[in-house]
Amino acid sequence: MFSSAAILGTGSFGTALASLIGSRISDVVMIGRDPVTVDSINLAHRNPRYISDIDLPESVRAEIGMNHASLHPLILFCVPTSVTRQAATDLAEAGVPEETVLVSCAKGIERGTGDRMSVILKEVFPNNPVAVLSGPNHAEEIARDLATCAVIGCTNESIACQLQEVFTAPHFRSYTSDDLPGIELGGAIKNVYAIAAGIASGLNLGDNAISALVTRALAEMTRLGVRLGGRVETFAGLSGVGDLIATCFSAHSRNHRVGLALGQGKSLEEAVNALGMVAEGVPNTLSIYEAARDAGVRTPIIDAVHAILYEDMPAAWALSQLLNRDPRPENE
Ligand SMILES: NC(=O)C1=CN([C@@H]2O[C@H](COP(=O)(O)OP(=O)(O)OC[C@H]3O[C@@H](n4cnc5c(N)ncnc54)[C@H](OP(=O)(O)O)[C@@H]3O)[C@@H](O)[C@H]2O)C=CC1
Ligand SMILES: O=C(CO)COP(=O)(O)O
Repeated sequence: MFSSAAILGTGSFGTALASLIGSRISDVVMIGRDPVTVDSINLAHRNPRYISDIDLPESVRAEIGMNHASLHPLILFCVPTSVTRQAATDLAEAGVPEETVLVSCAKGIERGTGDRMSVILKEVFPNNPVAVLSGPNHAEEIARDLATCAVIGCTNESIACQLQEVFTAPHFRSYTSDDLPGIELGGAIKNVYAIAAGIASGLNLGDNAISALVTRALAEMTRLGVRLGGRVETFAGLSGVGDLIATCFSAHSRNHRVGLALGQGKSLEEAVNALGMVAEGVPNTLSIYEAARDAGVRTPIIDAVHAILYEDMPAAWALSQLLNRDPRPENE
């Protein structure tokens, strides 16, 4: 078991994971950038901005600055995917031993490179073990000890088992896998479909329509994810269909909430501003659309969300066009 851990990010997921692992690890430091948040975590054991009504374990404290993270044997990345590369670079400058285990908990791929977060971490820390955590894991529920499962991706079996011990609690069961591409791509791509499902809800398209959309989204996610390097069975697992269901049907999902607001006629800017938290599907619609084009994969649902968010296409029109394409067999 790890003697201590650092969590980069004092947002929703960092707070939920601090609460989870803080009961198993006696020293957990959250690295933030807001002095008020850091003081509150240290003095009141509460995060005033994210999931503010839960008490964090006594083992959890907070600091500002990567130098406070660099010497812990386990470091979790819980910042948005758009800043993961910068956070990793800052951390590397602080000096990290080669045996430190780095775990990406963020869901998305980088715009421009199409890199998954574990690829970025390996680029910056070529000699360190790198793992990923994903699944149907709404922060608000984990922090309240509501039951769920997750999958840990790691190619080193012994480290995967150590991480499985860390991410185990009476309400939290974790599995292991060595398919990092499949795990990360499922978690990234589902964000776009959660926006689509939210839009369909906002437009009152009905339960049949949303179920059909999510089912076809799974087919599309699997087609794209396999082309980008994931294994087909991973998309049928916790980080694929599991997370897809969690985000497409839950009021907790920030991506779903952005979609809902769009379906109800709000602009993207209004929807994002009202949320006040990261909705990875917004930047990831761009990065995943680009990755799909580069790979030459047919992705009508991602294309529709891209058209709504970035090409000014009316939401109702874009979704209705999904029904009016050429007929095809279901399993093509
Ligand atoms: N929330 C959830 O249920 C889950 C989230 N995730 C993933 O975790 C990642 C983080 O999401 P989440 O915690 O929910 O997001 P939040 O919006 O709740 O928090 C984001 C955190 O990142 C920090 N941050 C934002 N921008 C920067 C920056 N430029 N430099 C440094 N720090 C920054 C924020 O700091 P500040 O507060 O100071 O703005 C905050 O601590 C995402 O990839 C998400 O997909 C994965 C599973 C579940
Ligand atoms: O990934 C998540 C749950 O597993 C969180 O989804 P949102 O980012 O849409 O809130």
